This record gives sequence, C-alpha cells and structure tokens, in this order.
Amino acid sequence: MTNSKLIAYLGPPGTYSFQAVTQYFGKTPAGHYEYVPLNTIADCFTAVQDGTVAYVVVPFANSSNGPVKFTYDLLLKTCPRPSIIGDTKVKVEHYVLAAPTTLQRIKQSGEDAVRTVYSHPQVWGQCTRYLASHFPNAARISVDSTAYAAALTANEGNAVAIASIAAADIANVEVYAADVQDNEDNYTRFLVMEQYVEGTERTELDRSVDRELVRL
Ligand SMILES: O=C(O)C(=O)C[C@]1(C(=O)O)C=C[C@@H](O)C=C1
Repeated sequence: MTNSKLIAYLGPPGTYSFQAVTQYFGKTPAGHYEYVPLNTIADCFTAVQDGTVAYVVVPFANSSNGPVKFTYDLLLKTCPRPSIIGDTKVKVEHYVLAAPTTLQRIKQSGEDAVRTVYSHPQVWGQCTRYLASHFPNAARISVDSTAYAAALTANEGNAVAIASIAAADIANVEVYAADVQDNEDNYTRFLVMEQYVEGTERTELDRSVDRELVRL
C-alpha cells in the first residue's frame, strides 16, 4: 500500500533534487506530507514503485549535457513505469566547495594542492571549462549526489566538491568559486512521479516523456 505521506528525492538535503522538490511541493509540503531523502536515483524508483512513498522527484535532463542517464535507464527498464504527474525546471548554479584547511592549502601552494574533485557524474559535463583550467590533474570522483560530495570534503585537506550553495551551508564548508558551470543558463528538468495504478490511462505528459526516451 502507498504511504501517502512521504515525498522522496535524491538526498541528502542540499542537492538540486531537494531544490526541485521544494520548488514543486513548497518549502513545507501541504497536507502533513514529509520529505524523505534517499541515497540514489534507483532508490527513488524502488520506493515509488513499491508504494513506500507517495511521490518521487528525479532529475531527467539538463540543458547543457542532456539526459540524466540513471533516470533514462530506470524509466526504460522499470515495469510498470511510474506515472509522471508533473515536472519542474531548476536553475543549476554550481559552486566549488572545500574545507577551510583545503582553502588554506590552495592559498599557500596554488590549485595543484587539490588532488580530488567530488561530484555527481552528471556535473562533469556541465563544468568542463572550469575543471580543465583550474583542476586539470585532480582525480574526479563520482558520488551519488552533489550534497554528499560536499559532505565528503568537510574532513579532507586536499579535496573540493562541485555542488550547490545550499550544500555548502549544510555540510559546513566554504565557497572557493561561484558559478563554475559552462553556461550561465544551466537548467535541469525534474519529473514528479507516483506509483502506476493498473488500468489508468497515461497522461499527455507521460506520453511526451516516452517520446523523448525513444528519441535517444
Ligand atoms: O546531485 C544532485 O544534487 C542532484 O540532484 C542530481 C543532479 C542530476 O542527476 O542531474 C541534478 C541536477 C544537476 O544537473 C546535477 C545533479
């Protein structure tokens, strides 16, 4: 049975998915709903499909680097596919975040002091120019979300994360650089989904998403 009081998103708080969920449902959701952060996009699909949550919000496509591969794959292989009941576009402004000790090291020895850059895999293709000119030799480590990336840098002395400004506050790390995305107009479109109920007719939005999946 569906737990009608939970709305899931890719957490922890501070992700762009969190921005999307609050943009769509409000800072505090109406009707005693609660937000629940999940660790991966796959977890979001499982939770809505098995009825653990009423709704999920997942990233679908980005204006700079196109489809969010995890979501496309899951939309294609989840059977029955959840119903898409809405969508919302979030302006994605990326920041370079780091612990104060890392910033100190950069000040002393330059940007070569940064050995690792953490972020969500979808982000690399949105910040190609900045990464190539500032951290060409650092290892890029892909993790489950940008906010998790920010949290990882808190206890490291030579790592930065690419994440949102909200993630900086939550992870208690500092901003090294702002607006590092290639395009000023960088947007990600998110889908709002609920469990598919056998026999219900697919909406026009549902069908338009299917057409986009087929186009790939
Ligand atoms: O890691 C996050 O903050 C997410 O919400 C995921 C995600 C994505 O998968 O596209 C969402 C928006 C941005 O394009 C980058 C990352």
